[in-house]
Amino acid sequence: MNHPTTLNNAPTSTPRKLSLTWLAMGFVVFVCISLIFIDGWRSWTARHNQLHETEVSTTNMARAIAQHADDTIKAADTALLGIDEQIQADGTEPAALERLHNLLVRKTAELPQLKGLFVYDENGNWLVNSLPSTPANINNADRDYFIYHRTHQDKNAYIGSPIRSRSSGIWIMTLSRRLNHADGSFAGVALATIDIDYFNRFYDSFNIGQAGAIVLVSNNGTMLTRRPLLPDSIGKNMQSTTVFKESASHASGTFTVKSAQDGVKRLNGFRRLDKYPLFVSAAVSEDEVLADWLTDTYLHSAGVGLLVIALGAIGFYLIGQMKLRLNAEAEVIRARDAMIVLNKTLERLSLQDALTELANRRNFDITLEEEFSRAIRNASSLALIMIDVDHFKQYNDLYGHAAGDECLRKISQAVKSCQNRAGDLTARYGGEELAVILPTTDVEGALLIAERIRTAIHSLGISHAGNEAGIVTVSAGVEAIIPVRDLNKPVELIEAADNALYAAKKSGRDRVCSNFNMVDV
Ligand SMILES: Nc1nc2c(ncn2[C@@H]2O[C@H](COP(=O)(O)OP(=O)(O)OP(=O)(O)O)[C@@H](O)[C@H]2O)c(=O)[nH]1
Repeated sequence: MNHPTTLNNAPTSTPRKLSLTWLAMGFVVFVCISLIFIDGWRSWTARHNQLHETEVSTTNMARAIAQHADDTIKAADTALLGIDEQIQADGTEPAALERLHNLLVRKTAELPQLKGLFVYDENGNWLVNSLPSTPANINNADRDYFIYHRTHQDKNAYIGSPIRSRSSGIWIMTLSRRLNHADGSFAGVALATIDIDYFNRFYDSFNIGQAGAIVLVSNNGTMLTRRPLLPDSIGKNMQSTTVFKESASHASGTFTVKSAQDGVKRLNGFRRLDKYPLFVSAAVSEDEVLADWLTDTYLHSAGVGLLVIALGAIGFYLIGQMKLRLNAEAEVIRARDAMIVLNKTLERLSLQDALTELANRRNFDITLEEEFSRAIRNASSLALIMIDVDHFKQYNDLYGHAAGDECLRKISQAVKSCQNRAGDLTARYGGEELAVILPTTDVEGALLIAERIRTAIHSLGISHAGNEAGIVTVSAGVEAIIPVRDLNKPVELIEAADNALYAAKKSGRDRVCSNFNMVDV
């Protein structure tokens, strides 16, 4: 039996709504965090690269400054070696000193770093120099370079502490060598004075920012010069500084340290001179180096922050809209589900008899029509049993209409319980008359079912004083047909079964009749 089509139940929407909403929220949060992370990572990398580039540049600066210092001192030292050679070859007679004076003047003019070249005898008296005129009664025996050479046998170059020139008053660096007599005894000192400003002019050519610094320091920790030059720079003891300690243990390198003096954190590149006991350091302020990076980072962070806020706001607004839409969708689905249930109920009610809960007449008519068509298509036998309660009018009269209703209900359930196949249909045909449609059943089969029904009603044993049997009984008419298209109609089957029922009634009730056969009880 086919029933009118019903709508499928839609799956509930709550999990989909939850998962979609969470997915969207997760996505928005993920995108925001990713943006922040990517920008943070970019910024950190840019900072790292900036510092690395600065390290390279301070290293290069230190190398250039060290090379400059080496070359500057080497040129002066070469002049001292020339003086020593000339004195040894020419002696210190007045004529020889005159020639030496000319040489010193020439050399001083050639080398811009030189302030002067001087030769002192073993007592510190001025023998000859590059000055236009020699100051009278000056003795340099008290200078540290003089004392050093007088007390040391070696003939190495000696770089003394920076001093103010007695002749010019400016800060100078002294480079000196010991002069010996032919017997190796101390004969005096050859001295070159180097203008410390010569170094500073070179250091000015480097871009070290406002808070950067360049220093030239002796290996014993004495500062020879500094850019920028502070009042106490020259001659300052650097032994406690990091740059001194670093250069004492490494020929070159870089380090970052916060200055104890001004609190500025600087990136330092340092290098020892190859030939002389000095080292140099070039330092730039970390704040200045990172100033552009910091501005860029602020701009980026502000941009990313605004983007994240906008993305978050728009994202959560859209999620809100999505939630509303999903809620509305869920409402529609709930309404549809309720409608489906209602429709099913209505459909069931429209096809069901209220009293007996059997299929009603409408359902019977629809089903008979369908099964009739199917039987035509399949050329199969379709059987119909019409059942009528015997003397039911009297039952009503004897026991009342309510008892009659109850009796009908019991009979209906008993008839229905005899139904074997899912395709069979038991219906209330009208009043106290029931009908059973039996698809793919011939008349013998239908007779057996009808007899089973009749027996089942007997088994109920419902008292009926107005019936011959003393209990409620039924009569049944059976008909079966293999219908032919355009030849047979469902109504023929009903009429034939009705005729058989009439025959059953007529022949004494409580029996099953067919148009071919009659079963007596
Ligand atoms: N209680 C009750 N009675 C019904 C219902 N439908 C029909 N009837 C009664 O069933 C009776 C049928 O009476 P009749 O058609 O004369 O037939 P009968 O009394 O059963 O006699 P036979 O069919 O000849 O055995 C009527 O009195 C109807 O009122 C119902 O739903 N409930």
